[in-house]
Amino acid sequence: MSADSLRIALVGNPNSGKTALFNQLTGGRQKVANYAGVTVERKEGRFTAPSGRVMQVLDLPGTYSFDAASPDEQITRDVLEGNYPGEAAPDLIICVADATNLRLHLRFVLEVKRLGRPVVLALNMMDAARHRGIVIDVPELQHRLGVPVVETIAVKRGGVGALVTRVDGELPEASPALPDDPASRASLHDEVRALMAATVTMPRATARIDDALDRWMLHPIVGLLTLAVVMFLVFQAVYASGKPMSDLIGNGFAWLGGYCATVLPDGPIRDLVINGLFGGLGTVLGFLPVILVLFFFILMLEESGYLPRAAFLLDRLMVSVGLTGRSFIPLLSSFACAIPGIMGTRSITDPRDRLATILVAPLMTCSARLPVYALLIGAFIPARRVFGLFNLQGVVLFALYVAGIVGAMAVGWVIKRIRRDKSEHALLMELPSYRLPRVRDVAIGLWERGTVFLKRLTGVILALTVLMWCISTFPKPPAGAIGPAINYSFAGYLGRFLQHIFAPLGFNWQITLSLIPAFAARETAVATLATVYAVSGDAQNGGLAHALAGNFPLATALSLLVWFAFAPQCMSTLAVIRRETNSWRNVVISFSYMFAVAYAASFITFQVARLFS
Ligand SMILES: Nc1nc2c(ncn2[C@@H]2O[C@H](COP(=O)(O)OP(=O)(O)OP(=O)(O)O)[C@@H](O)[C@H]2O)c(=O)[nH]1
Ligand SMILES: [Mg+2]
Repeated sequence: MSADSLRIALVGNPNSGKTALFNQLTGGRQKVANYAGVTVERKEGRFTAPSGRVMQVLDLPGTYSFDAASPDEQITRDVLEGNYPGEAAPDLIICVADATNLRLHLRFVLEVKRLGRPVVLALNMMDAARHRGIVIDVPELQHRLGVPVVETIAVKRGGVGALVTRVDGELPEASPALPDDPASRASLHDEVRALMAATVTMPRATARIDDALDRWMLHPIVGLLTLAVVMFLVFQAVYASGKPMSDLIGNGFAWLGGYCATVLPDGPIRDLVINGLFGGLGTVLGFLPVILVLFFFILMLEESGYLPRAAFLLDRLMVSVGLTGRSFIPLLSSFACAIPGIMGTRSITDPRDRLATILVAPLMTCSARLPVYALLIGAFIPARRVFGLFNLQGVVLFALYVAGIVGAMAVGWVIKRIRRDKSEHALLMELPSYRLPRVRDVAIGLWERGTVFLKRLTGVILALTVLMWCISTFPKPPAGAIGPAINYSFAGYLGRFLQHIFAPLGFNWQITLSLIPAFAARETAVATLATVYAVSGDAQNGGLAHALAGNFPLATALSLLVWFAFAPQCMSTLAVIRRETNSWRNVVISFSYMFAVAYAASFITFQVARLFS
């Protein structure tokens, strides 16, 4: 340790507020959410203490205990003991415990203490504890533990002042390291009991509201019905509020494109700006509000503490299809993007459960698919009312999400048959208290989704869109050619060549072409269709949706929607599967089963829809 810098590691049970504390200390913006298992990777930040010392803070994944060893729990232990390659042991460990749930959290505090390193205990969520009438005798706790104890409120400005002061002071003395054997572990339970009895007074009616709500929310029938209704309403709301904003942006870009058309000189640059940038990128950008509205609702559910209840409700169902309740959170993250979802499976202890979850995670509808869905639904599904109440477009969108979920369950079931596994693991999960979502957390979450989207838009999507424009524009048609110029371009040939594979699904060559860049980034399918139809002069009046509706039948649109629900997901996802499972075999399995499922499902959809139209 050098005199002017200190390495601090934050540890604690999941959902104790480590990341919130980390953000408060370092001014960071890491994701916090009201359920366990949010942080799965190492995050580092720093701040300067009043004394001028620089504090390097490491936020670690939540850990229930050191004796169960899921991959991330092992990492945490290695980091704390200085056994993690390339990572020096921290000078100080801040153990974060949820003051409203000490019975659970103190056990881990004791485990950390036995590592024999300097520890400070942060009693977090003191606001909630006080609110519930829980009284903690801090001096007594500190005395009995032999570890400095500081109260914190990680979500309040200035709520960590006392902790900073303590950390900035003298380094606490380490307790003697104790051997980690089963006998000593068994005694932990009694130690916790004794500590609780001596230092914590619980009010008689703890969490009466929680209990009352949970009686309904966790009810096997009422609970599931509530869950279904909540999700259905979310999709209605996404359509009702996201769509008008999207249209506004879309019209804005159409206007800008039109304006540029009048001022730019004729030539390929003008073409690229109008067809590639405004037509392609502008169309994708228009879907940002839809994405943000959806995530607004997901974040509200996350923050309220409702989601772990949903995991709990679905546990039996998940186990019966070969997954576990623990798969729920990774699968839920996959609605944003399969990549964090797959990384989130590190919190699943059983390696086979983990692999099954990794294989089905890409079937969850990631946000990159939302522009494709929204475009096709907007073009082909009438904005009719169903039962005079619900918007048909919202119903179809909901159905697509459900299709992904049902697909995942079916695949999970098949995996379970293949591995002939009869083992069942009880789900041990902590249910956080219900609370009103905090504006700041929701805002950070939305900001994060928005920036991810914009970064993709100005990075990979932009590059692919320009590339697609180039191959749609060159080579130029020979003199005296008839028909649209794009038919003579490289894209025209490529699309028509590949179309042989996809013709049975009802895809024309333009759609087939758009599937290629979509493999790198889903949204680019929209940009490509916009570019291709703009280059061929079809999308000039009435916009892309109009051009699509004029160029292929409803059966094709439905088949394409189904394709996107199941098709092998993007390259980055496959790369993450390779990294997380360390096996190319899983990549091949994942790609081929999704291709087969998507092909079959689209084929059936197209053929059936054709019969009815
Ligand atoms: N009322 C209150 N809520 C808090 C406090 N600290 C954190 N929270 C909330 O508790 C929830 C969990 O916080 P996180 O920081 O994500 O917890 P974590 O320990 O990093 O969780 P994992 O990464 O899953 O291990 C979030 O909803 C926070 O807003 C606090 O001091 N008071
Ligand atoms: Mg965290």
